[in-house]
Amino acid sequence: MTNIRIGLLGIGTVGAGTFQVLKRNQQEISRRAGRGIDIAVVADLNAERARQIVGDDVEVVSDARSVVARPDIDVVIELIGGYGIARELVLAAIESGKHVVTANKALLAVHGTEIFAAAARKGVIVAYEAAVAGGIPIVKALREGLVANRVQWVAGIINGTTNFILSEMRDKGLDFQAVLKQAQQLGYAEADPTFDIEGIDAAHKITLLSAIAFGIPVQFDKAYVEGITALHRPDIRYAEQLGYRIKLLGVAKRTERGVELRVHPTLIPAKRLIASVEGAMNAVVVKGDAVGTTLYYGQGAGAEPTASAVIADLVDIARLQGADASHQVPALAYHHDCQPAEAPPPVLPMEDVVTSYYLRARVADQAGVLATITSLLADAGISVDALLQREADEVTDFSEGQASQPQTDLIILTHETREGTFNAALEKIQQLPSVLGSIVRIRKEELD
Ligand SMILES: NC(=O)c1ccc[n+]([C@@H]2O[C@H](COP(=O)([O-])OP(=O)(O)OC[C@H]3O[C@@H](n4cnc5c(N)ncnc54)[C@H](O)[C@@H]3O)[C@@H](O)[C@H]2O)c1
Ligand SMILES: N[C@@H](CCO)C(=O)O
Ligand code: NA
Repeated sequence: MTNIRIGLLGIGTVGAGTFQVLKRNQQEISRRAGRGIDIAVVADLNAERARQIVGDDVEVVSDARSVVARPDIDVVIELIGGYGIARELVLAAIESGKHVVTANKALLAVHGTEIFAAAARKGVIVAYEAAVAGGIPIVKALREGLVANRVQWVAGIINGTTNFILSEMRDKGLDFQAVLKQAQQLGYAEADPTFDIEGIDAAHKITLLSAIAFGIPVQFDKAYVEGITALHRPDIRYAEQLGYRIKLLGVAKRTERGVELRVHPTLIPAKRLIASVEGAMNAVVVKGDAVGTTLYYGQGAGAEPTASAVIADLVDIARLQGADASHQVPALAYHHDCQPAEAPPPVLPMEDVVTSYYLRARVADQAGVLATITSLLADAGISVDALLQREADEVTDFSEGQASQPQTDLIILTHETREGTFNAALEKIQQLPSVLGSIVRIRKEELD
């Protein structure tokens, strides 16, 4: 069989990793693919740096547009990132009948409907294993290994940068900005790191997983997104004292009313395996009705772990190239021409999400405060699961005068309730004169 010819667009962190792993493991990869895989041309705005990485045997150009239309290229690997030129290049490659491999979750979470429809029309593959949880083969697991299941929920630590920040802050007491800088130097962070710390990157990934798991369209605009920038150290400590770890979690859950799609800091029981996932590592838990709970763990970011997924997609394509498109695994796991009997379930607004909560209120240390707060919760039908009272040790955002009175931290874990109901109760508690400063609220998932 002839070698498959690749156009590699963007040779930064992931592109360089892909080039190096392909070179290092060339023979083995070719034997598995059943044919040779040649990087025929590399396009990067920084052609000089690209040349240093690939040497003299590979053609280097600076104009990526010149690659996507070339008839001698079979597959385009898009590793530039972003929504702009990346979208244009991917659509142009599809239009000229080329298969595409991309690690670009932002692009697919926002423009996936358009891109996957264009690929289906042309009978080409758009493969994106590297886009979700880097080297962990979670797309393959969900689309193929778990195909028999009605998936109940998917929950994951799917942003390496934020997990790295939370781990370093907790273990070494390091400052947020210093750890973020380290994550950027290690090549984990997005070009715009607010995508990481504000939860946007994790939301891109859980959006893709929700589409694969539940057969719903890719709907990033419906995802609830909350990052880690408002997390305080005392809450990380109190959570530990209650037997929980705080992680930035992406959650996609099937309910009778619709699909929950959300990213936020979350208390997870410390006894769950996923609670021990530290540093830039990722983990995804999938619960299926037949298989039960399954866990996937590995490096979710970085040059070679991500390259591992890019090359796995390449090999899939090399094995399938020339075959009838009906042999392809559908991009989002469900065949385009097999419509469901009912319309796909809606993504629920956040106030209709049902979960449990951690709340911390800094209160005046006086009789009756706890009883007032718990009775406001009880009035709303919210039952308390656990309580903790701790001497306040870090004065935060109180008005003058409040800081001088005796105060204490009240920490309450609730049982499950509707978010809208919880918000209304929280508003009433916040207005109590004995509550000093803003109440902290963090969602909690048992993941059982
Ligand atoms: N870094 C990771 O750990 C990781 C993991 C999974 C997915 N991703 C995704 O992979 C993609 C690439 O990420 P990265 O970390 O390698 O980024 P990077 O910034 O290191 O690399 C991007 C490369 O693209 C080049 N480039 C930019 N604009 C270009 C253009 N118009 N034409 C040609 N080249 C251009 C840049 O010069 C650079 O070399 C992104 O979509 C990212 O979200 C990254
Ligand atoms: N910025 C991403 C890269 C991997 O998708 C992360 O930190 O997880
Ligand atoms: Na992956």
